[in-house]
Amino acid sequence: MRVLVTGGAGYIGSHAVVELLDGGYEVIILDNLETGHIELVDSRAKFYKADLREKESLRNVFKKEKIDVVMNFAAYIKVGESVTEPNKYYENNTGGVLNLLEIMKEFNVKNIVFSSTAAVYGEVSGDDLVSESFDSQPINPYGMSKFMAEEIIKDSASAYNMNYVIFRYFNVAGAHEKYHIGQIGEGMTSLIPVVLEAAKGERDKVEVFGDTYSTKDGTGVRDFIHVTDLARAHVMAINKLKKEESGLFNLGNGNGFSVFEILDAARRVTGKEIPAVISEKRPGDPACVVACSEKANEDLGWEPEYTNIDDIIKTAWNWYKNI
Ligand SMILES: NC(=O)c1ccc[n+]([C@@H]2O[C@H](COP(=O)([O-])OP(=O)(O)OC[C@H]3O[C@@H](n4cnc5c(N)ncnc54)[C@H](O)[C@@H]3O)[C@@H](O)[C@H]2O)c1
Ligand SMILES: O=c1ccn([C@@H]2O[C@H](COP(=O)(O)OP(=O)(O)O[C@H]3O[C@H](CO)[C@@H](O)[C@H](O)[C@H]3O)[C@@H](O)[C@H]2O)c(=O)[nH]1
Repeated sequence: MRVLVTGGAGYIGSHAVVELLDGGYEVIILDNLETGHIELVDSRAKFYKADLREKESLRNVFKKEKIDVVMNFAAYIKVGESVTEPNKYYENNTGGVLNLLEIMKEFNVKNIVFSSTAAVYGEVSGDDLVSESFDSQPINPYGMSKFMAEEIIKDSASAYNMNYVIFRYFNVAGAHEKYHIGQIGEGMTSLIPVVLEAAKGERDKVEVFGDTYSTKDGTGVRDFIHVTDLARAHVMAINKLKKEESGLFNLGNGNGFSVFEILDAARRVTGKEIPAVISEKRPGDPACVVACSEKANEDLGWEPEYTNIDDIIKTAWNWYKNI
């Protein structure tokens, strides 16, 4: 089978590409390289520099390649930027998906796997594990742009007889242990990259955004899922699509780690001191977001292999200390 991976030169897309290739799939990558990196592209895959927002450039790829499944990773991903530049997010993350679906319809391509996010849930109150049946009330344009894309995909699927698998990722972390791929990017603001930058000495301290949440130690709690575990789920999704079935699934570990726990784990893994200071809460940050991923387990047979936070951080450290 031939899989078109949009955003395959990015962090998560490049990990999905190598799992697909190792699984015997033919892979065609479409990426505009805006935040992606050509050095993350596996040489076994075919590469097209093209943009989701330009229908003609999409059409060109679909004309040249016979495609069975589309995996759409291409998007903008910065929550803060989405608040100050919302239209940029709606144009790319929602409009881009609409273009893709239009072209898929034109070329009779029936299967799509879509990268969504826990950000669609918005503020999660209480300590319950978040399941797919929770209300989706995004609190920023990034989450809303993804939620709208999900709805468009579902409508297209029922109107045009297509199949979809939508994955809502929780906090993605780590890097591949076999291939030299990982997260690259200036101004990374996610907790684990920030902590490892401090371990490397590239920043003098980590700011802990609030220690008065009603969590185990007062700091924010999140569910960290290894990027390779996510990538494997995408390969499993193809089996569901082959049966002409659709579904929406959370992908997380089901264990919550606080900011202090991540700092401690990173100190253990790196052997570095990693100075930290308490600062103001970051606006819009919920206290605790942890996934219930039972549905993906029962329906797809998926379960994470990286369940130990030290192991996850170790793979990230091996990557960051060498780039
Ligand atoms: N990183 C996370 O923690 C996280 C969490 C939840 C969901 N996601 C989702 O996972 C997907 C991949 O995220 P990532 O972390 O790998 O980001 P990334 O920025 O590393 O990858 C995105 C890729 O898409 C490409 N791209 C963006 N817009 C494009 C366009 N219009 N046309 C063609 N290519 C385009 C970029 O060049 C890049 O290679 C995104 O859809 C994101 O919303 C990420
Ligand atoms: O320098 C930092 C960075 C983060 N945090 C805290 O660490 C936790 C995790 O923050 P972060 O790594 O920024 O992740 P989230 O804000 O949970 O969002 C991530 O996870 C979402 C899915 O759950 C994705 O949609 C987002 O794109 C991605 O940034 C939160 O409690 C933050 O307040 C700090 O204390 N200091």
